[in-house]
Amino acid sequence: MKSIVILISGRGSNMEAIVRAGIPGARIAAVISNRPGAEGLAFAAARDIATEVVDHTAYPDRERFDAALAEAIDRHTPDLVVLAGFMRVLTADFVRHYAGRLINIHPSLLPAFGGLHTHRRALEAGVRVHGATVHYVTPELDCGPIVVQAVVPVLPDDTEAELAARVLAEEHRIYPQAVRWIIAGRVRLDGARAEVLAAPEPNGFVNPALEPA
Ligand SMILES: Nc1nc2c(c(=O)[nH]1)N[C@@H](CN(C=O)c1ccc(C(=O)N[C@@H](CCC(=O)O)C(=O)O)cc1)CN2
Ligand SMILES: NCC(=O)N[C@@H]1O[C@H](COP(=O)([O-])[O-])[C@@H](O)[C@H]1O
Repeated sequence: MKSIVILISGRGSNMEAIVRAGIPGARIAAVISNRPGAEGLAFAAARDIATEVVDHTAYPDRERFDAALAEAIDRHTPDLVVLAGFMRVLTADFVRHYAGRLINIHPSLLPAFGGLHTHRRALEAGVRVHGATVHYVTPELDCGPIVVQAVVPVLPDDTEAELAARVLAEEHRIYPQAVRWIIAGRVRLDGARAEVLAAPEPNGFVNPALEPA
């Protein structure tokens, strides 16, 4: 049984989607937040998932926060660390420690709109499509190998909240799917690219891009 640790900073709706979906062959060993008030902690605790807070404001710098965070994570010997609405930029040392087993979901079609406030920036830019990206985490922000993306239309009168909700619904669909593919060993990292391998059916080839969620 593989072990997954999920990091959150707030409501944790992506963590909730992963927990509710279930990941065959894995257990959610812990949900850890950098913010004591993260609402997602209550959801996890109610499902008897171990929860912990490593409060970034309690540390003098990023390096010591990241070291404490890694210590908390490693107590659960994770096969995969999942950033789910986790809002801290991680140090290179931390990222290297989890190389190949640290993923994130970003609310844009990377490489477009890396960083924060993606929906507002998409509206300001007048893009006609927007979406979400699941990617491996690298020291450089929001630049890691892409596992899967989802596209949504930007409608003429969209507010930031309406667009965010449309993207979030797709996040809740693709993140559990991406975690399942990774835990099933169907994602191969090849330099700057991630390839989702077909899981052959008894009677032939399955194209993961077409596979239903
Ligand atoms: N080294 C990396 N760290 C993180 C990555 C990454 O790809 N490489 N992904 C991010 C997630 N993320 C966007 O998807 C993101 C999160 C946070 C920030 C940011 O500027 N955070 C501020 C604090 C903001 C706050 O507390 O509200 C900060 O850390 O100073 C940018 C992008 C996770 N980390
Ligand atoms: N840069 C990271 C980032 O912006 N993550 C975004 O935070 C929102 C809340 O997630 P949550 O409901 O899972 O907490 C989600 O849209 C997620 O993509």
